[in-house]
Amino acid sequence: REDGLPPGPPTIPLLGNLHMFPSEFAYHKYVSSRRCVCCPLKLGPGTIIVLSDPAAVKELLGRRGANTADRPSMQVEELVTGGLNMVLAHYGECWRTFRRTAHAILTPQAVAQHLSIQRAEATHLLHDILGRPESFYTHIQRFTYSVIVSVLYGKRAPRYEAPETVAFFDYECQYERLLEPGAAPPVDMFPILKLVPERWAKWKRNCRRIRNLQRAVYFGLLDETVGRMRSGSANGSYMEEVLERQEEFGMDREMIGYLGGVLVEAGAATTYSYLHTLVLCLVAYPDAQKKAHEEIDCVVGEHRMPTLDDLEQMPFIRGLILEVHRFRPVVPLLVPREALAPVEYKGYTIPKGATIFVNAWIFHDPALYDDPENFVPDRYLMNENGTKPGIICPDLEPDFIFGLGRRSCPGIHLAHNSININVTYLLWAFNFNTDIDAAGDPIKLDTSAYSNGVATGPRPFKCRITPRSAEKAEIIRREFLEAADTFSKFEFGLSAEDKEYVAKSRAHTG
Ligand code: HEM
Repeated sequence: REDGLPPGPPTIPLLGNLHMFPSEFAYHKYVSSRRCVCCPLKLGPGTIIVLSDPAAVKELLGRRGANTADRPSMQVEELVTGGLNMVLAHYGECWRTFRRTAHAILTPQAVAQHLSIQRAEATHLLHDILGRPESFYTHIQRFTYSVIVSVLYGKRAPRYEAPETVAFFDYECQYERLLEPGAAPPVDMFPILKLVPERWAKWKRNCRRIRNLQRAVYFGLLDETVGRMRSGSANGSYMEEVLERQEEFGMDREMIGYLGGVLVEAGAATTYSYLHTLVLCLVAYPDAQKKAHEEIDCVVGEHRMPTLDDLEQMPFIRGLILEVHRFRPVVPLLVPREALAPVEYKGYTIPKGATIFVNAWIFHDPALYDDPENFVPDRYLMNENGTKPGIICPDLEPDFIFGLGRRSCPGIHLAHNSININVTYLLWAFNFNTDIDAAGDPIKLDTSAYSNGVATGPRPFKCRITPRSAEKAEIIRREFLEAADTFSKFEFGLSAEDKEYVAKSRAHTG
């Protein structure tokens, strides 16, 4: 271990602490190291720092962010995207170009223009759940994908089963698995492993396969947009603007394809994982659901759907939104950083090249939160950060889970809007209950059954979702028909099956 680091766990030759680093859910383990400011580990020849102290995170990623804005090299990622994934790209000119260009659609002002799409798609989600509640899991996925492809490519996804939507979720699922710890040998720690020829390295063949699937989706969407522009039917989508101004932005076709595709991935997967967790918590914690229902009934009532302004008067539901983030953060170790230069902090020196993880599982630290393993939205009514009485932790802001500094999440405003709209719509519309098995017994949910990637979400689960009243069901049908006006701009180039599906769902509802 390098000089200047605080003491860490004892190492063994060659492997360092690799033998003791959990291959699953590493964030659970390091929550207890909060008081250690930064916990250093040796993984092979590399140094890993796990930050579990909010003040250290704010200082090192925020104020001193210029030296912690890189991402570690990931061979798997390199083989799949050629280094063109903005989320994982090294801190350099290419990343800057991506970030600058993405900024244009993700500012609070730009995001306000996408609200009508988000509302219409959230209404579609309610309608989908009304029709086939047992498929809520994929309905939610369709929602997040459709919002982001509408914004970026001006083309929506009216049903999950459409071949291009299925193609997206199919490769995305395989790609996530490929990035899970243990899916490939530790090539980044032991670079000699990179030399193993592809015919003996299954992981390399997987990278190539997923690269091809991913490129088919990314460039399929892009080519369709180009075709639409050429035929004079541009509809003002963001990618059209990027294509028109590509010289000014400094982007070539390859970069444009990856910019759009990566934004679709980053935007869809995180938001649907959050919404899946929301449903899981509502089912698993009926008392919290009951309080939320009482509040929304009081503010919104029976005869109209909620608006974003209603949230101002719903402190419990605002707390519930934060509690979902705290209880099961979507990106529990954020996205790893790499130190670009030695960084001094409180007498220690984090060496250049060290990988830095931020442990968002500090939201489960019993020193900070009462009863952290339970879902308790009320904690935010007593204190805006939800911490226990007497604990003031100004560095632990609720948006902590979106990262900090130069690499913080640029999609935060879009995400907040999707989350706020859906939480209020879903609570207003439905009751969420445990499902019953063949013997008539309630199926108990496991609130810890989560996937194990950079971003995590609940594994598919069953529950029973029913409309809260016949009047609400009727309002949903009516609003769904009215949303057709908003959708019409984005319903181009649909396959014959999609067109038929859209026509049927509207005729049936009407
Ligand atoms: C619940 C929703 C979301 C959560 C919890 C989330 C969380 C995060 C986190 C933790 C990071 C890494 C931050 C860091 O290193 O400091 C990140 C990066 C990123 N997110 Fe999000 N995100 C969400 C939604 C979105 C959406 C909707 C989009 C796009 C439309 C998006 C696009 C990105 C991109 C492009 C990056 C990489 C930024 C960079 O490296 O420069 N995210 N996100």
